[in-house]
Amino acid sequence: MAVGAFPGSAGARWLTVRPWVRTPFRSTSSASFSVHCSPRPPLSTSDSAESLSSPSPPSDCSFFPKRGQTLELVCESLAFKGKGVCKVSDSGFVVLCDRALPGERFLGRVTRRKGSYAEVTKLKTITPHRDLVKAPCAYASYCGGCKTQNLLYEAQLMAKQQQVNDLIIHVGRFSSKDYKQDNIFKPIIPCELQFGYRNKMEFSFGTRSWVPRIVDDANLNLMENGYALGLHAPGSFDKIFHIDSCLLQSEAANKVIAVIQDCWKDPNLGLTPYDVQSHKGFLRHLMLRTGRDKKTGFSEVMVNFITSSYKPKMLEHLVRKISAIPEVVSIMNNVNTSIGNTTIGEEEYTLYGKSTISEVLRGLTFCISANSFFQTNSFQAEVLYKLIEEFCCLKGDQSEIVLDLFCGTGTIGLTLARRVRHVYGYEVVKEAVSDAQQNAALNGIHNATFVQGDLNKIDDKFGSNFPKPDIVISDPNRPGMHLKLIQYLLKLQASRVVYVSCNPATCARDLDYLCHGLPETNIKGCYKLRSVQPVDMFPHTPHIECICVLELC
Ligand SMILES: C[S@@+](CC[C@H](N)C(=O)[O-])C[C@H]1O[C@@H](n2cnc3c(N)ncnc32)[C@H](O)[C@@H]1O
Repeated sequence: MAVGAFPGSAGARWLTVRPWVRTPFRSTSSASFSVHCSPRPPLSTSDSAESLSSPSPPSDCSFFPKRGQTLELVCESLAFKGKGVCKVSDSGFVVLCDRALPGERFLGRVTRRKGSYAEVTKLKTITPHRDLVKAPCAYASYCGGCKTQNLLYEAQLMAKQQQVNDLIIHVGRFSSKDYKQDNIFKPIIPCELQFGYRNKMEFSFGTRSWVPRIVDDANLNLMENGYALGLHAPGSFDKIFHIDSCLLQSEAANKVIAVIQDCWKDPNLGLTPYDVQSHKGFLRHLMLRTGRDKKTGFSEVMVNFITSSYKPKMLEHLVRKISAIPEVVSIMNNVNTSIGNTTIGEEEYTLYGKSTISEVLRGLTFCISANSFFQTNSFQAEVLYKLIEEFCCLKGDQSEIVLDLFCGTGTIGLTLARRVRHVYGYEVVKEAVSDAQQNAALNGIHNATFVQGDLNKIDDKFGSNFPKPDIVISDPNRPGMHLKLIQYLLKLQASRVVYVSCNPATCARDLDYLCHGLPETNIKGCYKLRSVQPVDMFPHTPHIECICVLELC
């Protein structure tokens, strides 16, 4: 295996802006807004996920609400980030509201005008949404993590499915008729584990405890003095709301947080939370990761304290208490002395046990260190990876070359390696590449090469140091693929592309380029979209994962 920079990257002239085509239709529900599909407007400097998923104004709309105005609205569907899409009656003007759910009638106050649409804050529910269920979590009404816990899970799935289909059709410019006939849209795969599925959670310590209070059905913020360990108040970096447990993480991780909450504020310990404004204080974040012991199958937990300095004695009492929990096999300390709020320290120390935990996926063992990227829902990652393998349609005779773009710690490529000739993985994070190599060695895989480099900065020589792949897997993060990479794929013409996406808006845009090309820049598309398979990796949250299969025309 080799690590290196991308070939031909030196001295290359990169695009300084992302020349994405700005697609005019931004809706996630064809029922909600008028649809404009052509002609396409000129190239824009950037296209955020939000702009791709945001509504265009109805062309005949003369209604524009004022900031502070109160509107009576009915939520029709869910859009980007799980925001409810509503139309102002008579005018059809589109309004987005956080935490409004389909069927809900409510009063909302306009907080933001964004030209073509407005955003409102919910003041009062007049009639509740369809498919109302009682949210099991005490923090569900204000925690930014789970926004749809009080929506029946089947309805959550339908809303996600609808968003994917609408984005593929409208942003991706695929005709719904053709694709329905070809049975392109596959039904979303539910996650059997609807709670306790997250294998990684990050909490923060803070000097200002935030307590939400319901007054007249409006969420008002009541600030309290005092230390807190928990999650950030929505939209805030310095206000933390206390939590005793999180239903999305493992039971073992909840035991850890309970033990820490029980003692960290004891004045005798002298522990202080970090203040993001004054930059004073010691405890910054707490990261909990849960893996699985390969032999026993039991949970193993890593506790990672992110502190502003290295003072292990200060943590001794907590370490003693936490290490008594049988599932805890690793206690780490990342030291971040910078004012940046990251959980990745400049230095890392092992305070107890080992420095990594393991997880088993598709029969392979993966070592996870405190800062490694790893799929956050291991249970559903198993389902996702099995589907990816099926969609690759491998011959299984070890003749094929697989290119694994945005490979992270190499998990997808490694799960395919035994059935192919060679896997080439590309990834920007150096540590992830090194983890990928270790994971290959750990599993006795010798036909995988992982290369570190920035896929947003490739040049014409990219691809010259590996054979032409038969199958390309692309699993970018939320912004999707850079146009340079799309141009490379269109030139490469691999017979099959499996596009794994955590953002259906940018995925739809990239599929549009790969299938229909970019006439404005004379780039021709050469792929046919064969299937779109949404997979629910994150119940109760707005996040949507989907796998799209493209075949060379
Ligand atoms: C959604 S994750 C997928 C990781 C992996 N395929 C998996 O299933 O675990 C996206 C990965 O792309 C990497 N990445 C983001 N931007 C990149 C870039 N410009 N060039 C190369 N890799 C990038 C991230 O570090 C991350 O590991």
